[in-house]
Amino acid sequence: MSETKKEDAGDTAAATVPAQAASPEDREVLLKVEGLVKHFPIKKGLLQRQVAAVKAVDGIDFEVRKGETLGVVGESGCGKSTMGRVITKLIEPTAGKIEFEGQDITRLGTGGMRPLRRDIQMIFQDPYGSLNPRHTIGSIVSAPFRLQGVEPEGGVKKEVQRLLELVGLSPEHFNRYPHEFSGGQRQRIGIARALALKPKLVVADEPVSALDVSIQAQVVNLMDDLQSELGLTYVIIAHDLSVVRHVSDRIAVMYLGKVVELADRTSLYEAPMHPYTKALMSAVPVPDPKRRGAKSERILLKGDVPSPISPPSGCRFHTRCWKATEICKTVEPPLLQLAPGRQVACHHPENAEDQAPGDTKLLAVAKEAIEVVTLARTDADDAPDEPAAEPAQALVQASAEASVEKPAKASAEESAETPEAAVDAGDDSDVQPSDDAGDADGTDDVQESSGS
Ligand SMILES: Nc1ncnc2c1ncn2[C@@H]1O[C@H](COP(=O)(O)OP(=O)(O)OP(=O)(O)O)[C@@H](O)[C@H]1O
Repeated sequence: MSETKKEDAGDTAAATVPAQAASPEDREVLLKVEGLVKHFPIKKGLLQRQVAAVKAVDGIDFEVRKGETLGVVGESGCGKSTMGRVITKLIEPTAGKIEFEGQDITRLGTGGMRPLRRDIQMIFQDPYGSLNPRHTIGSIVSAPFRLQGVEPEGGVKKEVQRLLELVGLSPEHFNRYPHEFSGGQRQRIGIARALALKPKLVVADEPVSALDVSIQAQVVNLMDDLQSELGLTYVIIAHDLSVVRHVSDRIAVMYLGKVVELADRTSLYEAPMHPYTKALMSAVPVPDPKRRGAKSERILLKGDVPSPISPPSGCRFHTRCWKATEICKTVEPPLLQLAPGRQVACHHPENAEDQAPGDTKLLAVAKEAIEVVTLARTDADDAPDEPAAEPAQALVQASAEASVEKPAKASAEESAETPEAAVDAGDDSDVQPSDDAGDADGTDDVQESSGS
């Protein structure tokens, strides 16, 4: 989270980033992921033969530089959490390579990972399930020291109390139990535990989605301040696009186990290149109060997200894309750099040169792929008389040029009555992923692996 972000958000925290003052591209690479794959086998029968696999992460590449925040977004089930668990080595990858500070950690076992556990920590979504209710806060936050056999200067208790203060809690909370704390306070405890060993990389999986909106801002600001103070590098997984926009330097957009676009946050929000990103971004609320009452349009993706067990051929998004042509169905687009610092996996990107200009005949599915919803003004008097938002205009124009029927428009009332439409468009306020057992497991893994 850079200084720029703080300015953008009007954040009052006066933190600076001395260690990471260089431009993001000049910073050293901390984490590098190449061709990362995680398939969960599906077994059947007496012999438990593998009959298929859930392709949760299916070949992704990215880098995270020191001091930056990489946001990871995408619809529920696209593999974000799995990716987070694999890069922190809570689960083993099926294939691919993970490098941390230049060291290949892909095949390191528990013993090999032990020294690195200090450097790579995870913050979990569920502040209730991730803290052992039978342990005191002191015991929870000091667990990493015990497990790693580390004796901090001044003693464990003093250091834990310092950490509690660092995350905005009182040192007197040392002897209390998790049930005595609110969700926001519990998340602070989880953050204190993650920071105990002064990690270099913190992977936060939906760190604020289980919290009230007012508390979300506090926790996001806390993470922001801690990054500046401690020079942390974050990978923040979230499906709330407003949160991701606030916290990230760069953003990776995932769809069905693949990264489809990777760009700095300003370019991504202002001129998305992948149609999927464009649809997601059209659902982000406009923070400018002057434009609050203005007309806006949303691109609603129709149809369900396909199963990760047998993802669509070619481009995985082609079954829901209004630009899909034959090549999209048959050839998987590689993740290419289409502009400085921007990688996109699309044959027919927006805001960039067409990668397959000869292939113009739209697939039948493209004509039905989206719905453009115009949201009515809420305050006509204050609102400037603006034209409709650019994405939908461009879409309609593109559709007209390609002799496609203009997508049907629905009223705001209609859209509000269609919950799946909001989900499809990435309106995350309506989508709260349930905390699966994996979260609890993951936490235990961290505690165990920290010390094992
Ligand atoms: N342990 C597992 N065994 C089998 N399938 C799994 C397992 N963990 C995740 N999956 C499947 O992998 C896919 C990706 O799941 P994942 O939790 O990584 O997605 P996500 O993008 O983080 O979703 P959400 O935002 O809902 O948390 C899903 O289809 C999920 O059902």
